[in-house]
This record gives sequence, C-alpha cells and structure tokens, in this order.
Amino acid sequence: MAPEMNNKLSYGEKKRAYVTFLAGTGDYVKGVVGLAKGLRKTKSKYPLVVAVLPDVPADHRRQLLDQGCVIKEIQPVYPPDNQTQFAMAYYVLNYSKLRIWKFVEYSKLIYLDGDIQVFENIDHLFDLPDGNFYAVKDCFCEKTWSHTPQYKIGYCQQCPDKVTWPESELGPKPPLYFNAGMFVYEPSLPTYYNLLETLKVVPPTPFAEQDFLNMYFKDIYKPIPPVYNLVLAMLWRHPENIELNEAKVVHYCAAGAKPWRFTGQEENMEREDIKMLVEKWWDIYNDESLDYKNFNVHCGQKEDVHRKPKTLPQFFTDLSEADVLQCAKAPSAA
Ligand SMILES: O=c1ccn([C@@H]2O[C@H](COP(=O)(O)OP(=O)(O)O)[C@@H](O)[C@H]2O)c(=O)[nH]1
Ligand SMILES: OC[C@H]1O[C@H](O[C@@H]2[C@@H](O)[C@H](O)[C@@H](O)[C@H](O)[C@@H]2O)[C@H](O)[C@@H](O)[C@H]1O
Ligand SMILES: [Mn+2]
Repeated sequence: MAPEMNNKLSYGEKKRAYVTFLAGTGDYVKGVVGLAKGLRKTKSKYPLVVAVLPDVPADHRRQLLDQGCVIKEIQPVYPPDNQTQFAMAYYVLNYSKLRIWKFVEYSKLIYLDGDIQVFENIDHLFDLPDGNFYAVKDCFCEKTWSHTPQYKIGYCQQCPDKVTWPESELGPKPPLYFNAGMFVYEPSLPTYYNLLETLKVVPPTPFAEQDFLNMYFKDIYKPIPPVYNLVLAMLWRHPENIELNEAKVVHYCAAGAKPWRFTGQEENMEREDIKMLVEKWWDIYNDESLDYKNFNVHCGQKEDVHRKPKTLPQFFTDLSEADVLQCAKAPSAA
C-alpha cells in the first residue's frame, strides 16, 4: 500500500483509497494492521483509510498511523430503537459503517472489513464503471440465516436451481444479496444524508447494516466474482463455486475463523484449507519487511502510478456498458 503521496492526481481529479472500520478496544486492530500490510504486499497504489469510533484507544491509533494508515474518527450510528435479535449482538456496531459515505474527498473507495485479507492486487476494481454498487454475493446456508425463509426451504442464491423458490407461497424470490464485508462504492453527501434519514424509518433486521445496505442499493447492485470476497462458509457450502487458489480476497467471517483469536475448535475450523488461510494471514501480520517503516516505498514511487494492469480479469473486460446498464435496470424481486 503506497503512502498517500502516491495518489498523484491531475488538477481536480479526486483521490481513491481503501477504507475499513474499527470499533472498540479489543483485538480487531490486529485485523486492520494485517490488512494494511496485506495491501502493501500486493503493491496497491492506494492508502488505507480507517474509520475509527471514538472508543478506539490512542495506542491502537498509533499502531495504525505507524502502518501508514489514514485515521478518520467517526461518530457511531445507531438504528432506531428496536427489539431486533441481531444475528450477532455486536452487529449493532456495524451501522456506524454508514459514515464512510461522507468521505467525499475520495471519488471512489473500496470498503474492506477488518477481518479481510487481500492476497492479490485488486486496484483494477477502482476502474469499474461509476454509478453502481459492486460486491460479492453472500450465502444463506449458515445457521446465522436460520431466521429466514430461504434457509428454512434450503434455497441459496449460490445454487438457485437446487431448490426452486416457491413463488406462489413465498412471493418473489429475494433480490441478489451481497456480503457487506467488501464493496466498491462512490462516497456522496446526498447519499450519506439519505442513508441516515432512511435508517430512521427502516425497522432493524438480524444482519443489521448489511440488510439495510442491500435494501438501499438493490437497484444498482452489481455482483462481482467471489474471488474478491471469499466468504469462508463457501468452502463447505458451495465448493463447486470456489477455486481457492484464485481467491484474491479472503474474508475470515465464519465463526471461529478470526486469525488473531483462532483456536481451531469451532465447527469447520479443523479443515486444512482454513488452517492454511489462517497461517497465510499470520505470515503477513508477522512479516516485518511489510511494516510501513521498513517497506521500500521507492518500489511504489518507481511504478507508474497511472499504469493500468496489463491484463484485466475477464469479468472486468466483459463488463460492457450494456451489461452494467442492464443490471442497473434489473427489476428488484422485492
Ligand atoms: O468489535 C468489533 C466488531 C467489528 N468491528 C469492525 O466491523 C467489521 C464487521 O464485523 P465482523 O467482521 O466481525 O462481522 P462478520 O463479517 O464476521 O459478520 C469488522 O471486520 C471490523 O472492521 C470492529 O472493529 N470491532
Ligand atoms: O453486521 C452484519 C455483518 O454481516 C456480514 O457477515 C455475516 C454474513 O456474511 C453472513 O452471511 C454469514 O453467515 C456470517 O458468517 C457473516 O458473519 C458481513 O460480513 C459483516 O461485514 C457485517 O455486515
Ligand atoms: Mn467481516
């Protein structure tokens, strides 16, 4: 991850950056340090912005500054008073992610959860056509989805032909649904204020801000391949959809998978591929050559910061304007 100065711009051109979210005094800061080092290892041209809640302690902020991160303090965002049973009690924290829509000094941002690691350069995603919300489709098969009709009938968007959606009983099938641990978006003050206003009148639901963002952006959501956000449960729920060695981004979101607190005791955590991914995460976290103070920033400066990668992933070049427009108009099922 090159320091801010590598974001060379022509006059009036806005900056690009990766952005993550950090809350609390606990150990997620390790996730963000690992992410900063992972982005640097992939020689990303863009900085990592960390949106921190006020409770993030000074020594954690210092660690992030020492890793070349840009710290932006945000205020919490709370959903309307509710009796909702969130899938995880702490998910109420995640509504604060909505503050990143006001980072309008940037033209385009890629949001990454702190429990994500980037193993291959994904800077090309910044060149996706504007006006859409890009993210990877989630999976409905984990117990965390047991409150939903799709889980109850065994339907998942990852294998839509396995169980036919009973339209006559349940109405239209759910619109495509993304995992909100990684997405490509354009900050905007009008959108930011409208998000906060809309939140006030939308009853909270089990997946908190992820459900809310899916509802809000459903008309411009454009799915991108799972290599950009490997939700670990896909390894045992939909192995046919995954080529592990092609994963550019891994999301350690399965229960027990957070590398910095990994014990291997939870279900599926004894899998060899999980243990290999956790080890890969630690290899980066422990690699002192990737620390900001040791990294040879010249390798970032020597590269032509505007050089487009030689080969773009196939899906990207196939992404004709018509496809994007077609998707944007795609009728929402909801
Ligand atoms: O105590 C917490 C809980 C969450 N997060 C942030 O919120 C994101 C979403 O939470 P998490 O990744 O645990 O949700 P999951 O993807 O596992 O459902 C994390 O990645 C962190 O960036 C945090 O900083 N502190
Ligand atoms: O606050 C809601 C969170 O919902 C999402 O996590 C879930 C979701 O992916 C489920 O499908 C999985 O079953 C589950 O394991 C996983 O934790 C996002 O990763 C996270 O950033 C955040 O938005
Ligand atoms: Mn996550």
